[in-house]
Amino acid sequence: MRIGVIGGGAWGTALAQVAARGGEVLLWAREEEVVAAINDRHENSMFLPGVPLSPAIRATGALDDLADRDALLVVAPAQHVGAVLNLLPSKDTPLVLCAKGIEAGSRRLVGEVAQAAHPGAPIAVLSGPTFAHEVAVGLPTAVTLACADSALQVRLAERLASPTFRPYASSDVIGAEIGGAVKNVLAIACGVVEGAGLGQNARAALIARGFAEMTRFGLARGARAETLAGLSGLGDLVLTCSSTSSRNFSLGVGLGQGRSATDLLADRRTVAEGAFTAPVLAEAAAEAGVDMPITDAVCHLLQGAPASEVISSLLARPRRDEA
Ligand SMILES: NC(=O)c1ccc[n+]([C@@H]2O[C@H](COP(=O)([O-])OP(=O)(O)OC[C@H]3O[C@@H](n4cnc5c(N)ncnc54)[C@H](O)[C@@H]3O)[C@@H](O)[C@H]2O)c1
Ligand SMILES: O=P(O)(O)OC[C@H](O)CO
Repeated sequence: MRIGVIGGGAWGTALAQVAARGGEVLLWAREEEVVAAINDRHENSMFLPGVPLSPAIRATGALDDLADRDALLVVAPAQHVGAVLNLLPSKDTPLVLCAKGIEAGSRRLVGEVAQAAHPGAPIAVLSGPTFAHEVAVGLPTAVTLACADSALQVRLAERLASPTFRPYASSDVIGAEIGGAVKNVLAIACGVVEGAGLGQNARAALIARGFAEMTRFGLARGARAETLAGLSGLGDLVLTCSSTSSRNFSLGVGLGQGRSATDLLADRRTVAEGAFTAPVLAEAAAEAGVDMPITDAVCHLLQGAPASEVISSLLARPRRDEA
């Protein structure tokens, strides 16, 4: 299986490294400097500095070069997936979606965006607790690889698996997507807890109540509960709510310390998907009649409300049943 990767950020590069264990890989990057650095020095100094890359990875700046690929890992940020897929010449190549987010405006999951751009292409979702720098250096990692076509799921898993990269099979594409999109918003909230110095109890409470939010929203959108409780849901939620290696968590830390979202997001080269997903997730939840108070709180913080005020109103909500 000839693998192509769309997106030369940290995660696209790490996934190219994973795929290069099983054969040559072609990676499309938007930035000329990234293409040159990968081809000349086997390093992505812009987005994944300090990690020596496999010589089996070639980079290109031309999407047309991906025409001969048997499968494409789509790793552009969620807000740009539609635009990039619309520029791809081949429209029926299997797409493995690796971005985590919901498209602003349309409120579509990345899978729905991909299906609209390439109606004939089989779709899979790869998601889970996966910091790119750990995956790229070969630290043990497990992911959900979801696809409605079980034969394609097996082929993709065989091509990508290695002793340190372990895909688990699922047919719940929507569930795998929702876990990854929602956990980014909750990771911002957990960062706020850290930044405001609210303590470990509060963080554990936020993870548990955040998971309840993720589950309510996921079930309303047709996800399966066991997928949300798996690697792509709870697994990734725990990872990103525990470490400043998470861009979303770090953004939350800054908000909790009283800095403004505008300042924190200005001039950022890397993506904190939760900042884009939060408002559209809140809209989608309201439309579906799903209560998501932590998501709403993150939206208020991103709009500039003071952290102390937002935290107080979250804690002052009427008590309710846990279930
Ligand atoms: N970094 C990780 O550890 C990690 C792990 C799992 C999933 N993800 C997800 O992967 C996706 C990509 O994140 P990343 O960490 O690789 O990115 P990154 O933050 O390392 O780099 C930013 C990326 O955005 C791209 N970009 C910026 N503007 C663009 C535009 N207009 N059109 C197309 N692309 C544009 C850049 O070319 C670059 O590839 C996100 O959805 C993220 O949530 C990241
Ligand atoms: O750095 P973050 O917050 O985008 O998280 C990266 C991955 O999604 C972790 O699984």
